[in-house]
Amino acid sequence: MSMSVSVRDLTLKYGDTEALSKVSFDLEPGKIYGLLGRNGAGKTTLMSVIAAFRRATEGQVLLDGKVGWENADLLSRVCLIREGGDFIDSDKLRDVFDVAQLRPSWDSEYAEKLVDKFAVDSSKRIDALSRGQRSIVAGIVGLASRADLTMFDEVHLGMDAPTRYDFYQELLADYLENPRTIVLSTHLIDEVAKYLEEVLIIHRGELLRHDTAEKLQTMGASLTGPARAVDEVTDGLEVLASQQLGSTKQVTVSERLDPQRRKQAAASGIEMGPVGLQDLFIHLTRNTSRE
Ligand SMILES: Nc1ncnc2c1ncn2[C@@H]1O[C@H](COP(=O)(O)OP(=O)(O)OP(=O)(O)O)[C@@H](O)[C@H]1O
Repeated sequence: MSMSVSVRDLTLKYGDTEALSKVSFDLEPGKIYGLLGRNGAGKTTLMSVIAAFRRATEGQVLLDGKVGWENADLLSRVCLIREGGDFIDSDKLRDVFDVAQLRPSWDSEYAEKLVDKFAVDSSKRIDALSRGQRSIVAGIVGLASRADLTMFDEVHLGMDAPTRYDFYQELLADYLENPRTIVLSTHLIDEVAKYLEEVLIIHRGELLRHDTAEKLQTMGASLTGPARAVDEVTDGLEVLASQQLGSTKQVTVSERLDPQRRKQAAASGIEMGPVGLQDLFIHLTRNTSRE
């Protein structure tokens, strides 16, 4: 099973800080979503409100059409894994699993399989694990919870590159066998882009974009060539970034070129290329960090 999420005009204030401002979107059940945003954009806050760790200041979150706040049955189907896993330092793996198995969908057999696969030392206390090992335990709890809505908030932190690769492969394989709604928040955009079906970009507490990963990956264009010709071809388009070296100009625009502009660009000796999700994200959110 999986779960739908409807976020409506969600505002969350920490005192005077408005971390989320009237955010609205819908997540369909059974998809993998990427939640992107710069430091302080509001990602953790958003997931915390969806999981009812925090109460919205205004607006609402509906899980399968119902208010999640104080609805224990509904919330038992939601799993938010935050950085470091929110574990008790003195606990060992068994204690962590004892708590995790309170969730009805918990799969102990699968959890044990993952412990073997990721070679977790179950004899150690949580505070004796390295940062990466702790993240692996958090990842295992998230996967084996098999919650209808599973959200990973930068679960990769501290994991080395091969472990991250194995983790995302495992996530994908298990998701295909046990479809559920998954939200991945990460700064390693290029690394996870191929696993995402849809992407939400949060910027300064507001929803900047929500689109399919495919559309975002292919929506922009990068043009490099003689400055005048580049200016002519990109006239009227939204320019995300521009730099010039001598008479050569490189411009990034936010949409794909139509066939006529492509033809004109090719005839003018302009090189064209895709922008890619990470570069698009950088351009869309550049120079406007929250702090
Ligand atoms: N407990 C808190 N008290 C006060 N302000 C907070 C608190 N938690 C977060 N904030 C503020 O809310 C805003 C959003 O923070 P949040 O942690 O949601 O961002 P984020 O997108 O997860 O950032 P990062 O990528 O750096 O983890 C920031 O301005 C942050 O300083």
